[in-house]
Amino acid sequence: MSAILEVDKLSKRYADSEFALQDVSFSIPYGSIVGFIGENGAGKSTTMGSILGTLHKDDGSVHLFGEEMDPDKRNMKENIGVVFDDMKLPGELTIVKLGNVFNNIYRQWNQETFNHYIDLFSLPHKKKISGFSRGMAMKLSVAVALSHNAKVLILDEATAGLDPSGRDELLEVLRAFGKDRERGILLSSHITSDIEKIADDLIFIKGGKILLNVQKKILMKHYAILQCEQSELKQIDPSFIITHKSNGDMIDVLVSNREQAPSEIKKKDFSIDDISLLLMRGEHT
Ligand SMILES: Nc1ncnc2c1ncn2[C@@H]1O[C@H](COP(=O)(O)OP(=O)(O)OP(=O)(O)O)[C@@H](O)[C@H]1O
Repeated sequence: MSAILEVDKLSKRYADSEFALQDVSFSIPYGSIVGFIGENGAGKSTTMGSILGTLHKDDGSVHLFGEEMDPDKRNMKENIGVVFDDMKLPGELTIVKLGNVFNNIYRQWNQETFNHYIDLFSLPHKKKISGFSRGMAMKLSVAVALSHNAKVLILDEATAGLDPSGRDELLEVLRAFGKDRERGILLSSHITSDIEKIADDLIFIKGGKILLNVQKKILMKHYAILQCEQSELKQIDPSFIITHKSNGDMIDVLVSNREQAPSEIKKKDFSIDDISLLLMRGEHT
């Protein structure tokens, strides 16, 4: 078994929306961090909710450690640490009391680990959670997700609302978690630089469909954004073209094999943000 979590042909529609998640398939390999990238409304939270069973999926399957995901099974819940943007932890509790609550909920709750992350994130042990800022509440949710010996983390916009040093701290923690060969992370973020820093695999989603699923090292080594004139477009082998977009008089072309690109066509330096923009705005072949 090569993947800790496998998602196969996941589909979901909402009764009152045009949106549809269509045949979404991917996996989280053991010991890896998968970055999930897409614009507002692309379907990231819907995918995560359908995996977790907080949303009812119409079709497709999810396997955790090779076993069909059953959100009602206690060990499945315990094995997945979850952070959502709008997670509501009980506001009237302090962190000390919250620790006691989770100690009764999770069989593998580790109070020492929890205290470690609370101190690392400089959170107050005795203040009511209702008085926390958005960033503090997010850090607390992450501390909870990391403290019940979960093997998979599903993090929806977990770095949102954190200041740069808080984000850096959190990314370090996630990097260390994801390095463990028995663990894996699915992380969505609009801050592509965060994903660029720690992800091993990248999934780009738009309109409920995966546009590209690629290892970051393959993307950075072999992909290229070519900048060419309309007349030069036909010199590029179409089987390597992922997407292209007019950019004034020129065309930006994302190709999967830079080595095959005609040498006279200019290659632009790119970041994952550039790739994301081109994928989201480009015409797909
Ligand atoms: N409960 C719901 N009922 C109807 N439509 C919904 C519901 N939840 C989400 N949608 C629609 O599904 C689409 C995908 O939303 P989703 O929250 O999965 O996107 P996202 O990629 O997570 O976006 P964001 O980056 O803004 O969080 C959107 O068009 C949204 O309006």
